[in-house]
Amino acid sequence: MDSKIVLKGEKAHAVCLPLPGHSHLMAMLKFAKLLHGKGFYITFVNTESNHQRFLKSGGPNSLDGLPDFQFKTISESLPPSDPNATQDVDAAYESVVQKFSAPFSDLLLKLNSTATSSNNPLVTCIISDGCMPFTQTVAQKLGIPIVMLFTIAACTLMGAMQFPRLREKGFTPLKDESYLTNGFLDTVIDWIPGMRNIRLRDLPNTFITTNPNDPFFKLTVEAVEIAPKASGIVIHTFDVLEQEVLDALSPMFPCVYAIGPLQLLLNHLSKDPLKSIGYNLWKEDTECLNWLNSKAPNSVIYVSFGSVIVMTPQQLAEIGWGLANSKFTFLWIIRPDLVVGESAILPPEFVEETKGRGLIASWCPQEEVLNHSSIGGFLTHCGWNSITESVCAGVPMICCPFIGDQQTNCKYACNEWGIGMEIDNGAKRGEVEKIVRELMEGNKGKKMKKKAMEWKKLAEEATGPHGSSSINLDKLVNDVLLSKG
Ligand SMILES: O=c1ccn([C@@H]2O[C@H](COP(=O)(O)OP(=O)(O)O[C@H]3O[C@H](CO)[C@@H](O)[C@H](O)[C@H]3O)[C@@H](O)[C@H]2O)c(=O)[nH]1
Repeated sequence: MDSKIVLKGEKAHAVCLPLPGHSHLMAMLKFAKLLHGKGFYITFVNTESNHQRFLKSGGPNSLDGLPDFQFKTISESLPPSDPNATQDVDAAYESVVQKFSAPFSDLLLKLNSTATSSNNPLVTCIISDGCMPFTQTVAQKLGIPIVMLFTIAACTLMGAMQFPRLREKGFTPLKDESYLTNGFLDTVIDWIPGMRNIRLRDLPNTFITTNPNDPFFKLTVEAVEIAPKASGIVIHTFDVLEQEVLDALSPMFPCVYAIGPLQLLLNHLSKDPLKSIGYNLWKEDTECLNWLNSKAPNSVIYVSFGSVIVMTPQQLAEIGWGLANSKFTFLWIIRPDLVVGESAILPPEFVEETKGRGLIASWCPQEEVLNHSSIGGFLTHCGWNSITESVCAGVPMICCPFIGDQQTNCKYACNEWGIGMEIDNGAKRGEVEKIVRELMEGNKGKKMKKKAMEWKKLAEEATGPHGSSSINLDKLVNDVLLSKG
């Protein structure tokens, strides 16, 4: 799989532009490393503040790169934000979509005009996050191929592709707030290709708004309307996981490639000269791995809500007491900014009750944690990367979705893949306790573990030398990124 595609003459040069959110950035970095493994020269474009976060977490030389892998930055012109906290992702996203077109275009022109003096090849293709439609105009101007990388599930992309139709059919904007609770969202939608038994509430929830000018709804519509004009679409998934939706998406785009799980593909690179370039904007607490070493196999539940979710103190307390009362051992990631408006402090009684069997950390090497033999289950907010990483590790989940695509991911994890059990994010401690017990020692938990191990094997097959994702990556490189037409 790491056999380099022979590039005639000069190296091909891919410029990669991720969305500034942590998980989008990490997925793009993994994808860039894969292309580098295929022999591409890479320019990876970060926002200035995320570049600084990377340097802070990895050290001043951590982004020095290699002669053929460089980092460039564009300032997002936002007020300075706390480098230890999640950036206001919505503000960063809006800023990038609205203001990056000109500086991004300038950067590409500069890369080309200084190609000889800086020793970088001319730019030959762009890899853009799928949520940044302006990059297509830039690619068109330069006359080079552009690939939109969607760091979300195919089911989410298919759901978002329906937004214009949802508007046409009057499903959005909602008439008023009562539509959030009056059963409207339970309406079953039977006309989405490749998606069965879907209720409105299972779709990516950006359309659930009463505002006819909702900026994120508009941005999503713009992104899905322009996506088919790209030279290719990459979705971070794998064929057998989402075959039906992928088959239905295929006629909507010129070329769709399911390429993932990215980490498993990277594991096949015989050497990774970019290993030192990590994937975290924040420092990881690796002590938790030593702690896990002392725990019995499958005995610990891992709890994390990703990089952007915020919750109320009540939600935090109910989850905490549910975990405590389940009597199971847990590792819980509580970011300093997880709780709205306050620091996430749990009371001394909680600390006393969970002494020796509860560890709280602010950020950890999640993929290593999920692959640790002591982890028996994952209580997750259903971010797509967390779901994918859990699939790779064969870990069954409690799915507690909050925003965006998380409800869609939850629906698929629970109903299609058989590896998740859903709980409402407003659940009380008794329900949390019950579902944790069911996951860790109940029959349903055991069945889900079996299924999770089956999906893990299929993910490994997809990323093996002859697997679908490896083949799709080679096709993308040959048919799109190196194509002259
Ligand atoms: O202590 C931790 C906690 C998390 N992670 C990593 O952080 C990422 C979290 O990503 P994800 O699970 O996708 O959640 P979010 O950060 O919330 O991602 C946002 O972006 C995703 C798409 O990329 C969407 O699917 C989510 O709904 C959206 O909230 C994963 O790679 C984790 O491995 C760590 O490394 N250490």
